Order: sequence, then structure tokens, then C-alpha cells
Amino acid sequence: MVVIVGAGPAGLATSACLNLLCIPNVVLEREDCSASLRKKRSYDRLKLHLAKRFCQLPHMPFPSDAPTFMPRNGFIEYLDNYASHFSVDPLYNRVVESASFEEHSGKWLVIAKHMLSNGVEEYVGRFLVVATGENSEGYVPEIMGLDRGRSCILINMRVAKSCGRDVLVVGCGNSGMEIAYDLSNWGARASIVARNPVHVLTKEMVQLGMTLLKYIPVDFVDYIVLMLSKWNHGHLCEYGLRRPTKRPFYLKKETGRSPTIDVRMMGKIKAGQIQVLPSIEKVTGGRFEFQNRKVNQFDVVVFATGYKSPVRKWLKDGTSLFNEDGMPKKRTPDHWKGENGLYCAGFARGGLLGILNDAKNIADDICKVLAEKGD
Ligand SMILES: Cc1cc2nc3c(=O)[nH]c(=O)nc-3n(C[C@H](O)[C@H](O)[C@H](O)COP(=O)(O)OP(=O)(O)OC[C@H]3O[C@@H](n4cnc5c(N)ncnc54)[C@H](O)[C@@H]3O)c2cc1C
Ligand SMILES: NC(=O)C1=CN([C@@H]2O[C@H](COP(=O)(O)OP(=O)(O)OC[C@H]3O[C@@H](n4cnc5c(N)ncnc54)[C@H](OP(=O)(O)O)[C@@H]3O)[C@@H](O)[C@H]2O)C=CC1
Ligand SMILES: O=C(O)C(=O)Cc1c[nH]c2ccccc12
Repeated sequence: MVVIVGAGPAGLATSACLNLLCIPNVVLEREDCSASLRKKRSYDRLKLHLAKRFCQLPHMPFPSDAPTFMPRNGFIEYLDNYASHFSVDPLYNRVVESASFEEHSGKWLVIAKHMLSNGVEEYVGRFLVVATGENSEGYVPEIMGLDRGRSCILINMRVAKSCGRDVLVVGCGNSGMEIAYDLSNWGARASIVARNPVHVLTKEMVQLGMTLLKYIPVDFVDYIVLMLSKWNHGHLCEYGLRRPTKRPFYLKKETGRSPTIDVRMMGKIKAGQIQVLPSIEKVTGGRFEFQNRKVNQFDVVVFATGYKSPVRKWLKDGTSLFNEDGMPKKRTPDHWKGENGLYCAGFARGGLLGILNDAKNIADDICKVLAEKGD
């Protein structure tokens, strides 16, 4: 038996690949649905920002008439069809609270709390696949002087419409940029904190880069993509943004940090409709002081400061695979396999393309282990 924790794209894909190999598995999901990140924790306008051919799961391409950049509902429909087609049937409302390896039996003991009955359930498996996602828990940094009770604080994707209000978005990753764009469109006076240098590319540049990477080295791809970005967006420093010294696809490969993909956000920044601010130095009585000595007050603060992976809170014997941050110790492509039948899917920092590779690798490896054991 294989126990899979998480029914997002990674858990669904891993279960589908195991089903195709007739290897019994169970998928445990804390929410009442699969793909909860998109169904319950993202905004309506969200689209896949990679071309669909880089976002499909194993053994099921997107429909040929599907748009290149899949809208949220279209991707949800794809995931639901995927689960149904490969007979993936997660057990919902199961929050995995503990997983430990039992030396005497050579098996994993997984304890899950049933959220509807409040009962505690035990699942035993020779193999354990962690598919709880890189984006499992919102991260909000401590900021000196910020009274979380006073200003309305919204985390990550849950953003209220703030027409006519002064809103600060902290974080200029893809979430921060998209949320600031939406807030500005809804009539808010939006500002965004860009603490460190950031690459800004268009979806088409990323699509070109990912296509070229199959044929030419990353340095050359980055040279082309950066030239296009500078031609298209100009000198970002005029708008308070800086480009990193290291190039975008190199950074994605080495650090997992994605470039920010411009959803017409740069147009608003260039038009002065969105103000870019440096790091927050401190907050005093609701007044924000920034690194450039600017001082502003805001009605709403949105933290788009990324996510954490709390795997180590419940995975007791995961040190062969995960570091303290709940991310793999090993670099891609060797990141997905630990000891004693422990695996992780969806932690390659490679998005859905990374998930496709993880799911196939894990299912094939389990099949090989079982064959070697004569099971
Ligand atoms: C807003 C956003 C947009 C993205 N867009 C793209 C994109 O366009 N293209 C791309 O390639 N990548 C994209 N990514 C990155 C990544 O590919 C996606 O997040 C993808 O959904 C990851 O799938 P996953 O299954 O690894 O994790 P998730 O989708 O996060 O699923 C993990 C599942 O595990 C469950 N879970 C967590 N902890 C437990 C527990 N203890 N017990 C039981 N269940 C648990 C969660 O409820 C969740 O359903 C995006 C990420 C985000 C946040
Ligand atoms: N398909 C789509 O349209 C979308 C995809 N995504 C994906 O979701 C994933 C998560 O993205 P996202 O939510 O943006 O998270 P990220 O981790 O990508 O970005 C977090 C941002 O917050 C900043 N930050 C963190 N701490 C602080 C702080 N104390 N002060 C100021 N800034 C801070 C980081 O800056 P620093 O660089 O200095 O650490 C970074 O800019 C990514 O893979 C992304 O590509 C997200 C939204 C939309
Ligand atoms: O959305 C993300 O962060 C992803 O990880 C998707 C992704 C995989 N490879 C990339 C290369 C450049 C930009 C985004 C991605």
C-alpha cells in the first residue's frame, strides 16, 4: 500500500501513475475537495502563467482547443476530469497529523484526524508520498511595530475589494504583483513593496525560454530573454525596481525563485498608478517608514510574502528527505526520494512540470522496488 498525503495536482498525478501500474494507494486530503489551492485559496482571475504544454499531468494532455494559458476554472475542470479518468478517489476531510516509520514492521504509520467525525484514523503503508505542496501555509513576516489588530491584514490570495482605500501589498512575487494589479483596477490606491531585485518577464518570454531550454544552454536562453525584457520593460530602476545580477532561468534552476510574470502590472507602475516602495523599516502607530525614509499610512496591508511548507510538524521520520524548512534537502532532479520508502511529489520548485516528472519517477521507483522484492 502507498499512502499519499495531499490531493492537489501532485497527489492526484502520483495516484494516477500508481493506478496505471495497479499498485494500491490511498490519498488523504485535509480539505473537502481535491485541488483545494485553486478551488478554495485563489482568486477568480488566476490563470496558469505557463503555456498549457508545460502544465499538464502525466498521461493526459489538455484538450487541443483549450486556451494556451488555462483559466482557473478550466484547470479545475481538467484536474477533476483527470482524477475521474484515472480512478483517483481521495479520502477528504482527513488532516494528517503524524507520520512515522516503524522499524519493526518496515512500514509507515500515518495518523489522520477526520474533520467531520473528529475521529482519529490510522493508515499503514510500505511507502509514503508527501504531496502537501510548496505553498501549503501562508507566510507573514514579523515587522517591527506592526500591530496586527489595527490595520486590516489580508494574507496571500484572500483580498477584499478596497475601492478608494490606500492599500499596501508586501511582496513583489507573482501573487503580490497580481493582487496589486487587481486592487488598482478596483480603484484602490495601491503600493507594493519590492524588498529585493526581481526579474519581470511576460508569459510569452517565459514560454519562449522554456521552449528554448530544450535545445540551448540556460545562459544563452537567459541572454535572449533578458534582452527581450529590457526591450519590452525598459530600465526597471526608473520605477523603483531592480533586476537581480543573476539571470531569470538560472535563478529558477538554482534557487527555485520564479521570475515575476507581468500581467499588465508594469503598465500601471510606469503610469504611476501603483507606487513601488523599498523595504519596510518599521511601523509606528500605523505609520509605515520605508528604507528610503518615506512615511505612509495605509487602510489595508496585504501580505503576499510567500508560503511555508510545515511538513516537519507532522512527518516524524522525514529527515532523510526534508530539511527544517519542509523542503527537500537534495537539489532537483534528485529531490524526490528519501529512505524507507519515503517520497515527495511537488517539491521540485518546478511547478506543474516538476510534478509531472515527480509523479512518474515515484510510481516507477515503487514499481521497481516491489518487483525486486518479488511483491
Ligand atoms: C497561486 C499559484 C499559482 C500557481 N500557478 C502555477 C502555474 O501557472 N504553473 C505552474 O506550473 N505552477 C504554478 N504554481 C505552482 C504549483 O505548480 C501549483 O501550486 C500546484 O498546485 C502545486 O500542486 P501540489 O499538489 O504540489 O500542491 P497543492 O496544490 O498546494 O496541493 C497540496 C494539497 O495537500 C493538502 N494538504 C496539505 N497538508 C495536508 C495534511 N497535513 N493532511 C492532508 N492534506 C494536506 C492541501 O489541502 C492541498 O490540497 C502556482 C502556485 C500558486 C500558489
Ligand atoms: N499562475 C499565476 O498567475 C501565479 C503563480 N504564482 C506562483 O505561486 C508561487 C508563490 O508565489 P508568491 O505567493 O508570489 O510567493 P513568492 O515566494 O514567489 O514571493 C514572495 C515575495 O514576498 C517577498 N517578501 C518576503 N518576505 C518579505 C518581507 N519581510 N518584506 C518584503 N517582502 C517580502 C519576497 O521578496 P524576496 O524576493 O526579497 O524574498 C517575494 O517578492 C510561485 O511559484 C508563483 O510563481 C503566484 C501567483 C499567481
Ligand atoms: O509558478 C511557478 O512558480 C512555477 O514554478 C512555474 C514555473 C516552472 N518553471 C518556471 C520558469 C519560469 C517561471 C515560472 C516557472
